[in-house]
Amino acid sequence: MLSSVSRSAYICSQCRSRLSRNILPKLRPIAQSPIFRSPVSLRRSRAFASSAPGSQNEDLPFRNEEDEEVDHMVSNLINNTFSPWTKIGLRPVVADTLLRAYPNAERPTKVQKKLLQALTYGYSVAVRGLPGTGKSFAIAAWLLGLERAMREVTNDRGKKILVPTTSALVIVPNVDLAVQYYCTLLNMIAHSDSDAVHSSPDSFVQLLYRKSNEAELDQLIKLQRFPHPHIIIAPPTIILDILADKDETVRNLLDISNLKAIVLEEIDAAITKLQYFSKMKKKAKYTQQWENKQVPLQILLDYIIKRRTTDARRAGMEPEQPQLVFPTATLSTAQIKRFLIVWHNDWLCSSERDGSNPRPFNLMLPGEEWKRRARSNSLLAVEDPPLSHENIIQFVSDNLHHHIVAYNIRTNTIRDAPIPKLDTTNRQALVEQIEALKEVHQTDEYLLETWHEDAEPNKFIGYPAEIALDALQQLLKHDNYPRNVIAVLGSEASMQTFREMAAEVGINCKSLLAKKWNDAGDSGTIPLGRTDMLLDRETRKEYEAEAEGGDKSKTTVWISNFFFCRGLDTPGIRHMYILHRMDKAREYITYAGRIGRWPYATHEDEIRDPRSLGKDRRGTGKVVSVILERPPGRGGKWYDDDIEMQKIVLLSDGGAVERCAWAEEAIRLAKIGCAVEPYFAVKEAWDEVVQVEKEGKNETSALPSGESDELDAETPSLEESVMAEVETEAEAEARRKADLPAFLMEALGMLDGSVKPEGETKIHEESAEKKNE
Ligand SMILES: Nc1ncnc2c1ncn2[C@@H]1O[C@H](COP(=O)(O)OP(=O)(O)OP(=O)(O)O)[C@@H](O)[C@H]1O
Repeated sequence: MLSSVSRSAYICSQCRSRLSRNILPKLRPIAQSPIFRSPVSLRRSRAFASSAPGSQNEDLPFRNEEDEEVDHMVSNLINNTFSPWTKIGLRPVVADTLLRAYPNAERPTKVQKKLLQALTYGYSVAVRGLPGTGKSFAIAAWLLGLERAMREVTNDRGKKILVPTTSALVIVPNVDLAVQYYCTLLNMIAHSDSDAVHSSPDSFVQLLYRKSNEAELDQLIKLQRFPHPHIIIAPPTIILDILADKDETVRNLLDISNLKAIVLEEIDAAITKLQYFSKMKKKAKYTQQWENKQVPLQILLDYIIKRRTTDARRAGMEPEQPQLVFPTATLSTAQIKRFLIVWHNDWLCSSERDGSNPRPFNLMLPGEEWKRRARSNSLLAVEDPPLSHENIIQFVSDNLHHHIVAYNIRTNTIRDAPIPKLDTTNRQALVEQIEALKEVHQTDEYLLETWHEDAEPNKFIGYPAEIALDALQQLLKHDNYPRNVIAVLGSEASMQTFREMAAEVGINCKSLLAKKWNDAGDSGTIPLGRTDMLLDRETRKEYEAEAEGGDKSKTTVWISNFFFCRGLDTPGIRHMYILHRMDKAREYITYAGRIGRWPYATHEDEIRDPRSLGKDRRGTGKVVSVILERPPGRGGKWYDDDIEMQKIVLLSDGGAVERCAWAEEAIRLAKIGCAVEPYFAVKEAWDEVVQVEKEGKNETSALPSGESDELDAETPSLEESVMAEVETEAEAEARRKADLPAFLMEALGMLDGSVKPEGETKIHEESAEKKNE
């Protein structure tokens, strides 16, 4: 109550006249200082309240300019003083609504501060922040306050009039993330103090996704009843379905020509798929099938941009650039820019058509110069924490523990994997350690016999369900049956088979879907998308008690895979078991980002929050990666007859191949700042394991030579190579100065290492150049 009073900008008429007589002249110079000036777009915008059906704005009584100035100034002063959200650009009405809907989100996180300022000033933004730091949340709030787009229509009397239309499209990679986004927005709308807004949420936001015919029909009917809502959230496929419909009335249900903003959530999903296509293309036998294969997101964006350009030219105008927003937890912002330059230069009609990195946003309050230059076709980079060349940046929260265990497929036992201890803070030190490892193993080649490109299908299928289940049972027992656990399987593994087999041994498995999670009922889980509730003391106590676990019958194992779990905000879960083999650090970031979630993802930020009273309140999380191994000799039931299995099971003979494989696992985590800790062993015993590993240095055996000098066994991708080509002078200089082998810098800095497949790179460079012209 008190807080809402302190935020109110209401002034009685007596005070108003006193203000304009005595105080206004003194306030004018202060109010004109940049800190109190709200962005132009902010003052102009009328989306949230005024475009609501039944909005009464035109009926407001006439007020003189001085009155307006007093109102504006006082509300600015109050809001800038009291609400940290308005200070960084949210419209006061949205900031108030946000706080009513999410009372614990009192203070924006670091990345939210930078992101909202950049967006409010009209820039397109590539934003990379630690998982769970509220990127999507901030974007959702910004979209609500975005000025409503208008389109011209001819009314019954043949007159041209402007009517509100769709202003923003949020493209998400999977349905669950769409549902989560939608719920966040609905929750904010439900807390609006405008009756017009919360009584008609469908006029503001609608969710579209592929489902049964009836469900899709319902979505279309809603779209017809509440045409062109302010925001549409959808995976790209359903939008393409509608736009490609034979029936014009269906096609017209969407208006993509007047969009002011397009949010591409988890663009990394699309880029990862592109890399996969390119990988398949390189394999001779697949070439035809994968030639010119594109992901739906590319097709959709290409179409939107072309259609807007054609429409604008037809009307004799220059096409307007919508603000593009690329939130990601795993790609660097430079990679996003490279993706745009190489593949989709027309998405962002930038005047900066060189290969330079996006301009960093430094959180300085923008002055006149910023405003003048603010344009949606400039891509700003928001990086938190910023990437640096000296130190290794941690890509996941620092309240997580990382473990790698080896599951012996013959004895069905699990042990701590004997991985080398690597430096996870200093880039130079890590590179030196890797170099030393290479020397020890006498190889430049970290692509291993045990895990190479031919094993690709197995990566997707994952481990046999029996093995994955047995490993899961052992991990659950060791962790004392936590209340909620996420277990990820290979992306093509049958979740249903796994669930059924788990039920037979008394383990309750559910698919990690937004709907099921939120229906969890008596398992006491916090609704998806409500990490902010963890900050509430009572909720937190409850959640901590639950996390203790101890009762197998109360444990729920939420099963998912890389595709489905990305972007999901799964508060209250602290255990993640990875039951398939990974080949990208990016996968690891996505997985680790689902657990131990807290908006202030670093120790430093958490203790800085006044509510922490100098303590770190975050619960710790645990990520366990399971790798299959077998002793020399016959492999046993799971091995001998299965050629695919033979490709993914590590031979634990203590030889160089095995040691390289463990080193590779350690490097994948070290380069994203994660140190591996023992899972079973106590610290001292663990150090002994490490010592044994060091002593094994002398037993070297040569590995088969290969063409790649890749260090971390990540298969090179063509796009990454091309993107890596487009680099600034400054970047190149930094590399030279660092005096390190280029491939190492690549492996460490880019998350996904890459080497250049000669001829092909050139072709793509040429086509990129042509596009640039
Ligand atoms: N400033 C804040 N204070 C408290 N809670 C917040 C704040 N901002 C967001 N949250 C909550 O944090 C959770 C995570 O937000 P969100 O999903 O937007 O993070 P994200 O950075 O997009 O995560 P990911 O990278 O995993 O997609 C949400 O439950 C949201 O309600």
